[in-house]
Amino acid sequence: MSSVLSSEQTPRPWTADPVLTVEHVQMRFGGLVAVNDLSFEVGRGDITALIGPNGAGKTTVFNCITGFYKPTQGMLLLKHAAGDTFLLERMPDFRISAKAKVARTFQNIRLFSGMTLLENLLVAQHNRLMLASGMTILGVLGMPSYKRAEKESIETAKFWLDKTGLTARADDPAGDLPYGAQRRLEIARAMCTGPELLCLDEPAAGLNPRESAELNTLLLDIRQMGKTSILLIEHDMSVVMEISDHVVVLEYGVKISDGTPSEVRNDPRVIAAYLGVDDEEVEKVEEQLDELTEGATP
Ligand SMILES: Nc1ncnc2c1ncn2[C@@H]1O[C@H](COP(=O)(O)OP(=O)(O)OP(=O)(O)O)[C@@H](O)[C@H]1O
Repeated sequence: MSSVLSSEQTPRPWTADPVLTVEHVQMRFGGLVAVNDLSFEVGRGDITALIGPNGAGKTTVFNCITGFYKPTQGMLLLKHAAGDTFLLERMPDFRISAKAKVARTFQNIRLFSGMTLLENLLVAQHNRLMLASGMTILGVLGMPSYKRAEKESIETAKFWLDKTGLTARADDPAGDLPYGAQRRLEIARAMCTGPELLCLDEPAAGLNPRESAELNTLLLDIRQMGKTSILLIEHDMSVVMEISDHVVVLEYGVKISDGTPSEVRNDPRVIAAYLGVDDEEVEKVEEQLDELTEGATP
């Protein structure tokens, strides 16, 4: 399954224990069907990439998963490792992040640019702190559970600052960071909420090759920790092909391919979609691919 697994390891299919099951999801905006009858699984612990040409419906899928949109039809089932299940299409967005533990980042960076890096990571843990306070000012002032939660929040923030290589900048305003570091901080902020599923919308957009490589290392690190599954939208194929276990391809709101990176890379439908050729030409692309493959055979 995985491009990052060695050939001796037996890959576990993403259908074996999915963290997210998307079933027959449709999202309509008036007369426009942005996503149509979409079904796929996100394997637990995997990095799953959702790719496709501009306007294919990728962000709409993310918005349905995170509760920003309610799908017109279909089911989005999230299952925690501990067994709790959540029907995301029935939940308001704040419960999807707080209870179902789905975190996301956006195409455009949304940090608190005037706050320090540490403050950004502490604000992300506000829910945990408020719960520990019993939602009262007295709790904030005196309850031992609040003090404990506050200490844990700082430890978590320090852990993610370290993982993202940002410890030295902890007290600087987030807006002063270079672009690639801001992207990593956004991921650190999402990770501070302890997500079961992390949805990343074009995390490599605007990154230079070095920053892109740092991002790959960070995402593989998160994968290695084994607690958070990642679903990412990405146009940068070097990121997608290098780190994904599983790739789902959309075109005009419809799934056209679903498989390992190498399966998807060689799928004529995907090539056609990216090259912008018509459906009739898919066969031609397929033939050309066959010829190429035969030519390459020793
Ligand atoms: N709120 C909305 N109202 C009306 N149409 C919308 C809305 N959101 C998205 N769409 C339309 O749905 C289609 C899919 O858009 P979406 O942003 O999901 O695509 P995408 O694959 O994420 O594209 P990109 O790679 O350019 O970000 C587009 O035709 C878009 O114009």
